[in-house]
Amino acid sequence: MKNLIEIKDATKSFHKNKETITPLDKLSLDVGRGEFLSLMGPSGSGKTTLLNLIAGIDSPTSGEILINGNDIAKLSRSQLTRWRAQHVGYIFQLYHLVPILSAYENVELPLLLGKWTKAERKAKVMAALDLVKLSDRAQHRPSELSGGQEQRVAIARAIVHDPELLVADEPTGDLDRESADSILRLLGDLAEKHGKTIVMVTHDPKASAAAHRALQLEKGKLVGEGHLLSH
Ligand SMILES: Nc1ncnc2c1ncn2[C@@H]1O[C@H](COP(=O)(O)OP(=O)(O)OP(=O)(O)O)[C@@H](O)[C@H]1O
Repeated sequence: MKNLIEIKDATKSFHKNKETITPLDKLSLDVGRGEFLSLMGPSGSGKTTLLNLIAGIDSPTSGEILINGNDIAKLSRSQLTRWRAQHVGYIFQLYHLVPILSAYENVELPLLLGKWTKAERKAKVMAALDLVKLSDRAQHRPSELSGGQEQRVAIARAIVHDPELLVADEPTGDLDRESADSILRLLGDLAEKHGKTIVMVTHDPKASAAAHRALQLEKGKLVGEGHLLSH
C-alpha cells in the first residue's frame, strides 16, 4: 500500500445553539508514506480540525480516516488513545515541554507508557536526542535551551517511540528564520531518511515550501495545491 493516509469524505460539524458549524466539509485526501505535506489556509479554515482527525485526537462526524488501511474513525475513545500512543507523534508550536524535567526526561515521557526496561528507554532516548543533534544537552532543562533547541527536544519526544506518522501544528511559528529553517530541514530529513509521514499546518509560505506538497484549505474544503514560493 502506497498511501499511509486515505481520508474519504470526512466531515466534522458542531452544533452551537441553533447553528451548525462545519469546520470540515466532505474532505478527501491521500498522503503517501514518507511524504512531507503542508496545510495552509486562512484562520478558521479547518486546518487544526483536520490535523486532529489525522492524529486521532478527534473523530469525524462522518467519513473515513484510513491510516495504514485501518479506519480510525471507527475506534472508541480508549482504542483511539492506545492507537495514538503507538502510531503518532505530535509537534506543537510552543513545544509543550515539562519545565521541571530535563531534555532527557521530557523525551523519555512517552516511553513510560510502554513496557520497556530502563536500559531500553535510555537507548531510545539517546538515539532520538542524537538524531536531533542534542545529545550534549540531555541534562539541560527547557529554560536552559533556545527556542530552536526546545523544538528539537519536542521533536525527539515525538519520534522516540518510532511512530510512522508525525503531525505538526505551526512547528516554526514561534522561531526566528534561522531556527525555523533548521527545524524544517530536520522535518525533511525525518521524511526522506527515516520514512516518516509528516502533516504540518503552517501560516508561513517558506515553511510550506520546505514540504514536498502544499495544500490550501478554505472553509473546510481543499481548494488548491502547490507552493507559494519555489525552492
Ligand atoms: N469544538 C468546537 N466547537 C465548535 N466549533 C469549533 C470547534 N473546534 C473548531 N471549531 C470551529 O471550526 C472552525 C475551524 O477551526 P480550526 O481550528 O480547524 O481552524 P484553523 O484553520 O486551524 O485556524 P487557525 O489558523 O486560526 O488555527 C472555526 O470556525 C472554529 O471556531
